[in-house]
Amino acid sequence: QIRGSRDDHGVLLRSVLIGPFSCPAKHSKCNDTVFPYECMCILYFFEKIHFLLLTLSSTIHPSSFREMVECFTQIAEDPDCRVVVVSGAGDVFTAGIDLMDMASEVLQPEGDDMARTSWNMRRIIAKYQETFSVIERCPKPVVVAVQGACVGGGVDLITACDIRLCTQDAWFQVKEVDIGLAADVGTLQRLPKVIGSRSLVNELALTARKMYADEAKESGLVSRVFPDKEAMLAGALEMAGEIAGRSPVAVQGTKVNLIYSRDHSVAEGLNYMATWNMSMLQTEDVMKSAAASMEKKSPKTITFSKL
Ligand SMILES: CCC/C=C/C=C/C(=O)SCCNC(=O)CCNC(=O)[C@H](O)C(C)(C)COP(=O)(O)OP(=O)(O)OC[C@H]1O[C@@H](n2cnc3c(N)ncnc32)[C@H](O)[C@@H]1OP(=O)(O)O
Repeated sequence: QIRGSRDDHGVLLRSVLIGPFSCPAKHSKCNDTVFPYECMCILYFFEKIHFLLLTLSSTIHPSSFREMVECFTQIAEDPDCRVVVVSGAGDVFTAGIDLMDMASEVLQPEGDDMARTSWNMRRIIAKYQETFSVIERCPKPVVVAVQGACVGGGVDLITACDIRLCTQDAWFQVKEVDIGLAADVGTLQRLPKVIGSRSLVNELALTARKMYADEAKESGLVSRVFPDKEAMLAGALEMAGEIAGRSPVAVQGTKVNLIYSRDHSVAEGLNYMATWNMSMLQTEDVMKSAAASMEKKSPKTITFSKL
């Protein structure tokens, strides 16, 4: 159980971990015994479509950092999972790093002298960076659904996801300058690739001002805004179903190549794509999908082999 829930809905802000995470969202099919994480629960949908709903606690703990890596490493290798939806458990998506934990783990690296202390600090930061890089490296698309506040580490998290949705009451804050540090686990590297305006990125990161849902949509941070959390989750799960119903060879190849292209020149991207598809085009999924298209059937009617 987790102590410190703020209200009946299980909003978890000042949290103390004393055991496995009991999902505050209370999904009817919750199966948190499969992955006994402390900071997230997992709900599998095993029907025609294969995707996974991850529900996170509302602050980011040292265990969240470790568990995200474990969880996404498993997801990447799990042929039953084709898409992931990440959501928050309470009224806020996340309040960012747990400031109580931060004081102990992050700000007090061990070491006999400055070199060793710095070395250890670097390792801690690199470990924390891995938490969100592992989402980006996972070949399965990740849809993230944000309600209420998305603060600090939350922005690091969502910029590593592939599709961002939010509710009308959502707001986003690159909060790190307010707590005396330059954001160091992904926001400064990924947000400029997500939002077209460099000036807006600079403004958000340097002033820590809140950006609300309408501006997030206008700037390209999110692609859709929903009236409330319920509608957003329904939209996210429907979208996950659309993706999961398509060829996993096509879907995962698309994610991997989109990310590669983002970080390389057009010529390099095309070269990588040709090498990728010289093997991936040799899949039965192409013939199956093309035949369904000729017959005006949805790709969702096809049974694709696991990948
Ligand atoms: C190498 C390190 C890499 C990682 C870096 C990450 C950096 C960051 O994430 S920076 C951002 C840190 N987070 C914050 O500064 C959060 C600030 N909190 C808020 O803005 C608000 O609490 C929030 C908008 C999330 C919710 O507001 P609301 O009015 O609904 O609730 P509050 O009354 O403010 O809070 C309720 C209790 O929760 C405690 N709390 C809030 N945030 C945190 C947090 N991040 N860590 C620990 N505790 C938190 C807050 O103090 C209240 O506690 P209590 O007074 O005991 O009720």
